Amino acid sequence: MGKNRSYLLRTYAKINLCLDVLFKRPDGFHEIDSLFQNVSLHDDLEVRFVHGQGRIFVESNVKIDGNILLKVWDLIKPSELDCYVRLEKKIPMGAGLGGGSSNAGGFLALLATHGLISWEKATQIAPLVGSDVPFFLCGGTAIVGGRGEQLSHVDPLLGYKLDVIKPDYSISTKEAYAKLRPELFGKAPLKASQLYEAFKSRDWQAIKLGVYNVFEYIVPEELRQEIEAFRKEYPAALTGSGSAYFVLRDGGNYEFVHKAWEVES
Ligand SMILES: C[C@](O)(CO)[C@H](O)COP(=O)(O)OP(=O)(O)OC[C@H]1O[C@@H](n2ccc(N)nc2=O)[C@H](O)[C@@H]1O
Ligand SMILES: Nc1ncnc2c1ncn2[C@@H]1O[C@H](COP(=O)(O)OP(=O)(O)OP(=O)(O)O)[C@@H](O)[C@H]1O
Repeated sequence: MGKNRSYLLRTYAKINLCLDVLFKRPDGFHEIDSLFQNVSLHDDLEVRFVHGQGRIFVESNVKIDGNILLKVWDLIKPSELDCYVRLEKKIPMGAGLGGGSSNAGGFLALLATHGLISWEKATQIAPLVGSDVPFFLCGGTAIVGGRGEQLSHVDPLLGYKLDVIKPDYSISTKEAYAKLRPELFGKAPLKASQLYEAFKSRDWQAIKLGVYNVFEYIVPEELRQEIEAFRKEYPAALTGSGSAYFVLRDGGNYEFVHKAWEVES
């Protein structure tokens, strides 16, 4: 890692093309079966490293208490460098789009790519920061299990466009999981691997059947009906634990992308 180096880091949002919860684990987390997909909605970070004493300074265009980047830095603590970050948030927060997880994963990948930490260390740290963070170390398209740390990266799905709609309230992921009742577990029409094959073969009927999110059973009824209305014509579902949802259709404002981050130095 060069001592005084500046980087432009772009980190992409994710959607869950399907998200099923299979059971509650002994550790209190839930076993998921999900197809993760990065999309072109993104945040931009200017990251500068200077000779220093292990401090990090983050400024952002939106107020964020307890920025996840501080959590990442605390797990690394390089004694001879200071880090300055200017964060331009465009991914709606608390929306199920993985905005914070994406910033964290991209930041870890930048640190590994530029020699401050090993990739092995980045892979060890990611799940400690958040369940979605391991996906964002590489990103693109992945079949995800476990808490979110069991990743099967697959050939990227490209050529799909979507709209992302963010109702004006956010949902706590913790509270959403706590509301899930066991009778809702394992009800997805297709497994994530089957839905992936449907996207690969552009089987629109199977895609419409398999695009699913268990959290739609516990969000406010008006939001569920809003999504159902789109689902009459397009594949549509909540992403993450919400409150954002996506509608897959030509002419959408965003598109699938094959990576979670990119860096210009
Ligand atoms: C809903 C998803 O976004 C789907 O991609 C993820 O499962 C959640 O990922 P995340 O926001 O990074 O979640 P974390 O910040 O790690 O966890 C927040 C809280 O959600 C619950 N949680 C999270 C992930 C998981 N597989 N099971 C859980 O029960 C736990 O109570 C946890 O304390
Ligand atoms: N860099 C960051 N970007 C966005 N949120 C952050 C960041 N750092 C900390 N947070 C906090 O994390 C919370 C969740 O943010 P995030 O955007 O990751 O939610 P999300 O889109 O629901 O993610 P996920 O899909 O992983 O649940 C935010 O409400 C915010 O308070």
